[in-house]
Amino acid sequence: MTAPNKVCILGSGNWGTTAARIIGANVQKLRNFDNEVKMWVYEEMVDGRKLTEIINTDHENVKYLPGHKLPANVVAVPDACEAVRGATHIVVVIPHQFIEHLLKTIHGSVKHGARAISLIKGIVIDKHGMTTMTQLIHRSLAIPVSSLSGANIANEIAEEKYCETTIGCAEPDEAIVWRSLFNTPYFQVNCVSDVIGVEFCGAVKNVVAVGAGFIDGLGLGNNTKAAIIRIGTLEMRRLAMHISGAQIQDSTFNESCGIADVITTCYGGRNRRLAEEFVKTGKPMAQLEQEMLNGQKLQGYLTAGEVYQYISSRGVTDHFPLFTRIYKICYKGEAPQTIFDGLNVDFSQDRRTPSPML
Ligand SMILES: NC(=O)c1ccc[n+]([C@@H]2O[C@H](COP(=O)([O-])OP(=O)(O)OC[C@H]3O[C@@H](n4cnc5c(N)ncnc54)[C@H](O)[C@@H]3O)[C@@H](O)[C@H]2O)c1
Ligand SMILES: O=P(O)(O)OC[C@H](O)CO
Repeated sequence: MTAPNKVCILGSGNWGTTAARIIGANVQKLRNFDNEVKMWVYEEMVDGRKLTEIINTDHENVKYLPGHKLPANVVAVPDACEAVRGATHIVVVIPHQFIEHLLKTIHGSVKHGARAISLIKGIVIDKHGMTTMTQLIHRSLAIPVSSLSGANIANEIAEEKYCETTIGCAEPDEAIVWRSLFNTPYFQVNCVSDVIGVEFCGAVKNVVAVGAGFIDGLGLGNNTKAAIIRIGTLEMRRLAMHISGAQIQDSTFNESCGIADVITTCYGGRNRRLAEEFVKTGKPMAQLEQEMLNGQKLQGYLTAGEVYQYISSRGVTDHFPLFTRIYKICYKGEAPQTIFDGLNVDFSQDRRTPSPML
């Protein structure tokens, strides 16, 4: 008897491959899921061989997750349409700068009745204002879309070090199915109904990570970084209130996707690391990305630009001094030391008063 459900994974970077390891192992225990998991790989040559061929032969993504074997039921596919065809559950996990092109490509190949989950941390600014990845995917494919985000540095998860994550899913029955695909003893999933809140936190924390990296680059200490984390978190919450109609819940900030991700990203993430180098070397972020990440992609400096585009178009940059400084340091050649300018904003009147714990 054929299983009713089939997963595909769109993306095979550092996090995409880590997610494939988890899902590939989990479907083997789920009787309602087909054993095979197709993973779309943006094809490239690695040491004279196609990356898809390496993954399917050696069961390792040697470029984006070296040192960790994939289950043999994860099959790398270079054609996104082929990967998605027949899938009932679509996991989207690519850098956010490539999502619109991918959606155009797969539009028309998605099975009727399929659903998706976005693991992407990023936003786009378009005619709708600030658009999240689940909104973008839903508008393009007209299917239900959930989100997954958390304090989740992929390499640590691939090493099976205990952590938590948050799934945002509007339908409780669907949330149970998504949880069954991702949950493991070392990757603990908590589900909430706030789809947009979960992904919003994951995207905007990357801007705070850039600020934290600037502090490290300036050689300042833990207290200074804690101040940037505190103000950054307040600006995240304030921005959440500005996104009208989204109804982001304040409690979402207490989940792994909220404060926990802000902490991990400001200490261990790629955005933090390259922002530190930006200050130390004076090289542009895009150049550092090319020189230091071996094909992996940064989201933080792009999101800083997108957030600034949004707040400046609404004339509210004064309400977001940290996000404004981070943008100007990244893009306008302003000195990293100016990060502290104007940070004495009063957040006490914000409608959702932050909890004293934060
Ligand atoms: N790596 C992490 O620790 C981590 C953790 C949680 C969430 N995320 C988020 O997951 C998303 C994916 O990140 P990642 O870490 O898996 O990727 P990555 O940065 O490791 O790798 C970049 C990926 O983009 C692909 N790519 C390059 N050019 C492309 C193009 N033109 N079109 C499509 N794909 C192209 C590459 O083949 C590669 O798979 C991002 O939004 C990221 O913020 C990452
Ligand atoms: O390495 P970064 O900066 O892309 O962050 C990775 C994850 O988002 C941390 O949760």
